[in-house]
Amino acid sequence: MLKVTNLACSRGGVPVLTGVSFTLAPGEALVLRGPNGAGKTTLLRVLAGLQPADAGEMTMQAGDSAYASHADGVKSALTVRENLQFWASLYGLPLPDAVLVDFDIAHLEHRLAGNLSAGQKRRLGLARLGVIGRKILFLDEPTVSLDRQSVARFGAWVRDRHLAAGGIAVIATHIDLGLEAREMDITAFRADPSRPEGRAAQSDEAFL
Ligand SMILES: Nc1ncnc2c1ncn2[C@@H]1O[C@H](COP(=O)(O)OP(=O)(O)OP(=O)(O)O)[C@@H](O)[C@H]1O
Repeated sequence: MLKVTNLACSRGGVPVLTGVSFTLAPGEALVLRGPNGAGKTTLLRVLAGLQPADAGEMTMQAGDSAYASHADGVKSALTVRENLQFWASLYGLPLPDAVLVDFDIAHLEHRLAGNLSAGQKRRLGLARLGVIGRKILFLDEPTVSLDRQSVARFGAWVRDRHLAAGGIAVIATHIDLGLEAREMDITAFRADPSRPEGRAAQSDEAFL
């Protein structure tokens, strides 16, 4: 369960969002929508605990979440398999071979990560999510650099592996991941209604 109540957050000292509330049960995903600068990354950073909220409450099981940003976070000097093995060891978990298949990197497993294409690197970065076994995922534009087939494959992983196993995901994205997810337009929660991105709200009206 992830419960967010009346959350307010700032970036660089400037209030960005206010009154953000939503609840996600196991197996549910929320897609954050909004134009550039609306505050999607800021909200994800607060949810992931990378910066404090200005106000409001969050309830989730401690230590059960993971945040993936635009950065791939792969280690260039290690092979694809060694990268995943590194993450598995860090979390004290076995490396499931299915992850290599799910993210279509099995044929690349012995390649140096530093020599991968941008999209291949991104698939490797995302594959970490399948290794670390965290129940709540905060994902910021996870499909950057991915081709259409890889986007569909990632959407299928979120749906069939993560959510189907009782996971939760909050995803900022401008594209369709093919998920049956709730969507929330965060312009409804702008802290400064005079900004062109939107106005402030305190209700569920942002859910599409
Ligand atoms: N380090 C920073 N210092 C000050 N302001 C920042 C900083 N990073 C972002 N901002 C501002 O905070 C606001 C929210 O930015 P944020 O990155 O959360 O938007 P976003 O919805 O994720 O945008 P995008 O779709 O472009 O990724 C914007 O007005 C942005 O210019």
